[in-house]
Amino acid sequence: MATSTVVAPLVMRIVASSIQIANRAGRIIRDVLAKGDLGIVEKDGKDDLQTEADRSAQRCIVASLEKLFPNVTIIGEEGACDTRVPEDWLVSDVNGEFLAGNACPDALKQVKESELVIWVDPLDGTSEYTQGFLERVTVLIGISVNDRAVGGVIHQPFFQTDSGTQGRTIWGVKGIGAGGFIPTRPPTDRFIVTTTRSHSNALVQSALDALAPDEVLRVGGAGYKVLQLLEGKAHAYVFASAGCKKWDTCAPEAVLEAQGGKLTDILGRHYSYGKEVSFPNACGVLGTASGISHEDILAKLPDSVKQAMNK
Ligand SMILES: Nc1ncnc2c1ncn2[C@@H]1O[C@H](COP(=O)(O)O)[C@@H](O)[C@H]1OP(=O)(O)O
Ligand SMILES: [Mg+2]
Ligand SMILES: [Mg+2]
Ligand SMILES: [Mg+2]
Repeated sequence: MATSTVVAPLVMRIVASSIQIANRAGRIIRDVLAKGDLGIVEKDGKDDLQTEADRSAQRCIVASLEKLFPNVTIIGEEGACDTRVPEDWLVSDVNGEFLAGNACPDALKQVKESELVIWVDPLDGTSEYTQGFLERVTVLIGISVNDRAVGGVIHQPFFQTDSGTQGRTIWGVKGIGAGGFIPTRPPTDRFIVTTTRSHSNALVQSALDALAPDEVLRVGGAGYKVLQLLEGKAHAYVFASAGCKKWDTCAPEAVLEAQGGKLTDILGRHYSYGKEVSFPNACGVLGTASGISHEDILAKLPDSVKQAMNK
């Protein structure tokens, strides 16, 4: 394993480390819940919470990544944090299975640290976490190269595996594909849209009305909604509102697009993930599963919604 670490290109090493780091952060998130004191703080009102798990998971992730990749820009949702962490929060190993099983695409072989930004959402679905919708909680580590989301991991700390343990990690790299789950196409006889549970408004609803889905899955978390697309539970993720930020969509976009889907704003434009971008995804989110026409869904969204979201 040590040999492959030395020779693997930077992007591959970051993904291989991020798989291990996200697993460790997931354990911290479970431990905070088990202890029972969530330490909830309102960052910007009741719709924007932070818990001890958000804070500790971010410290674990940022401290580990900074030590391994000191010259890479890392931007975490919870802002500047104390990276003097307990020794057992510092993750230094890599996922050998990922490195051994996947070759770096040519387009990513020469990527330099200065071209890269890592976007960290230590706990996506904080509202779900505090209310007990635990399966919807994810840890998101997204990698952008020259502004574009190219790779990432989505870790689900509370996923129940067949062997009875908790947690799974899904990864994706553009040019390789995605792993850690069984890719599934959504049904062909009905149209299912997934959207926010806790951040809805009139514009979100008018976008949904225009698409006239057979079913709407209102579930929290950007990571979890993209999992619905990856696993064939929904055809599209539609959120015609601001509120999500770059750390919410970088990893999900990369994983979804690595598997053949697409994630853009509500006008069909990719977000930029360079180090200078503003954090809010002001123009909403439209994600489509592999095999579903993004353009067809875009065409069905009303001009009034697109104009309102065109900031
Ligand atoms: N108004 C908002 N304020 C803060 N975060 C938001 C807001 N809307 C969405 N988010 C973030 O985007 C994720 C997906 O949104 P939704 O569940 O509404 O679809 C949320 O879990 C939350 O991430 P986080 O939990 O990491 O703060
Ligand atoms: Mg948050
Ligand atoms: Mg989030
Ligand atoms: Mg978060």
